[in-house]
Amino acid sequence: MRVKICGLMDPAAVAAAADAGAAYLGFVMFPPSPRSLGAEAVRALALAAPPGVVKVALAVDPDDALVELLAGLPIDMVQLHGQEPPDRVAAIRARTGLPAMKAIGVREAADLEAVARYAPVADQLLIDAKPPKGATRPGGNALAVDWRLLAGRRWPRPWMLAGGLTPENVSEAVAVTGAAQLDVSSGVESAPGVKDPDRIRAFLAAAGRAGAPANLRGPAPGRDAGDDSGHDSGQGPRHGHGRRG
Ligand SMILES: O=C(O)c1ccccc1N[C@@H]1O[C@H](COP(=O)(O)O)[C@@H](O)[C@H]1O
Repeated sequence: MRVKICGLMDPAAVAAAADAGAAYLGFVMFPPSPRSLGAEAVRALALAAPPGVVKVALAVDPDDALVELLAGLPIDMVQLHGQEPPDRVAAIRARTGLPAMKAIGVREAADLEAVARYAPVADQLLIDAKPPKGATRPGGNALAVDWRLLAGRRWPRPWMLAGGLTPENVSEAVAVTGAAQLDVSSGVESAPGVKDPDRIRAFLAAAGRAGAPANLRGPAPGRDAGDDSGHDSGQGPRHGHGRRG
């Protein structure tokens, strides 16, 4: 099981996520979000992250100026969480030299038709809930996808389940969807933008148990389950700052 902790805003949260076994660390670059960071803050946090963890910058319909900034950051992947059409995803991927993870908002089965459109241009797909009406951001809304829509699907690219995941529901989410990669933001916070180290550890532990083969799973929660931390196709960090050669 590989987990991305997104919306990290300070070194303590980065350390908590990395120490608990996160495979990916996410930094939001979208000013309307309470989790948004500027390029220099992303640079500092990415450089503070331990080696071996994939550093992801999240942007929403980035303009060319932001794409230039992304290209100069010490990150390993870009997450595109807006309405970027496939040719724009391809252009951003080419300009930055970084793997691209394209978010696809899903409310109903027909929304999954986008998977076929983005698979040729994206290195990974991220399945998130569509935002509620009037939302100020397209993600990070603590809203879950109808997991049953994802059950039993074959995926043309590595994919990540996002949207409304928490330490409490992650086990069911994995059981229903079969996800091997998970992305969480709101569910490990005490307030928007404020990561809670205990919830980060609880999420990683629960995700690790959910992803383990049944005969290796620990005791069921509520019996004697501690909170021990469980612990790449564009998944692993590249040498240096993660550029494609
Ligand atoms: O986190 C944000 O503020 C955000 C802003 C704009 C686009 C995406 C954002 N977050 C991503 O949304 C999903 C789900 O988050 P949550 O766990 O439901 O809060 C996840 O991929 C975040 O990376």
